[in-house]
Amino acid sequence: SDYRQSLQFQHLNEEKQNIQVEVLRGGKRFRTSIFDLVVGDVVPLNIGDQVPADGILISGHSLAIDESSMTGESKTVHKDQKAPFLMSGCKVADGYGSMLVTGVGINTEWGQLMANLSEDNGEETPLQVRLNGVATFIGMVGLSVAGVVLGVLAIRYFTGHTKNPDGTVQFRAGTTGLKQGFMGAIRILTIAVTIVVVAVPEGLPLAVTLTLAYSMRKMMLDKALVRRLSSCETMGSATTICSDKTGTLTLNKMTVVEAHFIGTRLDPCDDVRAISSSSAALLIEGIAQNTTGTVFLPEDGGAADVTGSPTEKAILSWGLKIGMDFNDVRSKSSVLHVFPFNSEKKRGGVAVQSDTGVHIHWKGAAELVLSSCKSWLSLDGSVQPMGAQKRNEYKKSIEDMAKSSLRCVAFAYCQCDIEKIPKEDIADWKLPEEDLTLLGIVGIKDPCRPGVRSAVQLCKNAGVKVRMVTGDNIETAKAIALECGILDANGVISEPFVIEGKAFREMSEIARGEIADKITVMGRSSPNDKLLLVQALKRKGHVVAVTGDGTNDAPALHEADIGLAMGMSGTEVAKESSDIIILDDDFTSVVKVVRWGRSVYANIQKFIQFQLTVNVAALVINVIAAVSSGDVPLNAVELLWVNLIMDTLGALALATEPPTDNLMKRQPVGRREPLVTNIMWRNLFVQVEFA
Ligand SMILES: Nc1ncnc2c1ncn2[C@@H]1O[C@H](COP(=O)(O)OP(=O)(O)OP(=O)(O)O)[C@@H](O)[C@H]1O
Ligand SMILES: [Ca+2]
Repeated sequence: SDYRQSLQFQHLNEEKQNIQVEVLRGGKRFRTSIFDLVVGDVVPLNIGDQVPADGILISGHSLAIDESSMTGESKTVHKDQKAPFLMSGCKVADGYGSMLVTGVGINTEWGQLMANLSEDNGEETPLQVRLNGVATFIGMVGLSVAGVVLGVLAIRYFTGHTKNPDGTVQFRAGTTGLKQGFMGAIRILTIAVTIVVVAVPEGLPLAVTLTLAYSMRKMMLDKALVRRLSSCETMGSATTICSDKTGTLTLNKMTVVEAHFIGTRLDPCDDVRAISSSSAALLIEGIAQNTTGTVFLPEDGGAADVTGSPTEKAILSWGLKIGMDFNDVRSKSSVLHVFPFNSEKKRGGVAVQSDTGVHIHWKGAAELVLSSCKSWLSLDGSVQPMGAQKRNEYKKSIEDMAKSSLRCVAFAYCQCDIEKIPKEDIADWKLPEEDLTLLGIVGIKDPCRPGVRSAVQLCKNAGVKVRMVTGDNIETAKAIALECGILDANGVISEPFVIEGKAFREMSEIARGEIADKITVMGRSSPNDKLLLVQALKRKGHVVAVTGDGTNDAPALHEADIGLAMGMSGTEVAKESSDIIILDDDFTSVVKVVRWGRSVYANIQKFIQFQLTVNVAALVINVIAAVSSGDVPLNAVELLWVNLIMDTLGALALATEPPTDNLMKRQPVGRREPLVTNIMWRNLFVQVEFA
């Protein structure tokens, strides 16, 4: 079974490394496994990706690579035309770009490194460590009991207190021959050994390994890939799950459904006839240039192929609907500098130069971009100052969209004097981000996953609290939380139950600890806020599970007791920081993992109880028999047989017991409950009496 297990591990490892990437090969764009990359492929790189092969950077902006896996140095390295070499296995920390593959497989730096290394999977889980403790303890007890029995028997034998069946005394000092005496001593020793054999629970480690391996395989069928074996059992004692919103609770399939532009609401959202052509051109320039996605038009006609993050895809598709010609727009102006979108600032910007001068385009979280706007573009194409009334109007429309669970993204721009642009060191140029002119706001719909509501309910029944921690607008978060049952419409939906990341961040550590328990929804959180919440919850004694997909979730995933990353939408960085990968990205699968975790824990407890009962009973019987009659009912070999059959078959039977629905009606075990509970000890002794 060890062999099969290691085969399984290998299989899982392959699965783990089998990353899908997008490639451009022979003028065609498609997705493929990183094992199928060949030299000459062009691969786009985005924040959070893993560099899939060795290669050279062809184009890119603000690209920073974390080469710690290769060089061991944790500083990120900037890549540009001067330093274009990329090494396989490193992570993209910031920016974006595309690379030309120059080496794959064993011919990469990483491949050579791996060829010299072999992975070690022989880690022991905390449960195994604890069990080893239990097993050693029982072994010691058995050994000392055996020692006592040995002593008692030996004294009785050598002092002539034992008799043969015919009534003659077995040992008489001086008369009994040396050989006979020796045989007698051997017999006594055998009895002692038998007792030790009975006492040691040989099946325990086997049972645990079996249970974990079996559950791991079964969890695979339930779309959960276990990266760290111990997380199976930890998940069983989870008391709270902090989930991100986008992609886990929602489908991550986004479409623009509302648009407010140039002071009016477009109805339908892609009808731009009312907008002057110069304003529309400005907007389209922003959409086409300020993006990490691409629009790919197949040569043989057909539908345009849009790539990028779901948000980018939604915006680009909408751009196409309002008449954007992606390649044409991009060829009309050149990009001077980029500030890539990140989850900390929640906006991304770009400086472009064209015949009409230099424009800085910004796009990001609506209310944040709005607050740095001083003016707005009106219907006739003139720039109007943003009065209090207009600002409130925009605020209101953001709020309305957010309340109907839409994600809001605002577009703004400003002109920039060409003299103000640094000629040298353009890479260090900080794009102007205040005094912007608002172009408009789009509302993006991302529907709730079907089945999430019942999965959340299942967690509630199981005593596991689900919290939502998202980078999105607080109103959007609230609306989605209500939709999937995380928030109760009749309950309290105000602070501190619903809180903004900023408010939480600014509290003292003690205050954070006090309200952490209450927080159900946290909106506009930065990656660090997620981390702070997990830390606060852990300090409160919670066993915290975190789900996430983005690079912004990585710190929290790492800090959590169990980190669950999303397999499809998740970035490599998130997966690397996780313990379990949810292959189908569905929250329902997360709940299944909880169920499996509990079943592992319960099965092991059952097995311990069974094993201890058998051992204690056998021990007591043997000791009594040995001391009273000088012999044991079963000899060592017979006992070993009984032990073997009971232990292995028992282990097998209990280890493979499937989870029951009852498991999800109990309260979680949490951190402090002992493995062998008092009830178990009670059961144990009552059962021993009957044996
Ligand atoms: N590509 C983008 N360009 C500009 N703004 C964006 C982009 N993607 C998201 N946003 C804005 O940033 C906000 C979300 O930021 P963030 O990446 O921190 O959250 P998320 O990971 O998408 O959400 P969650 O934490 O729920 O998974 C969105 O509300 C949106 O307004
Ligand atoms: Ca996310």
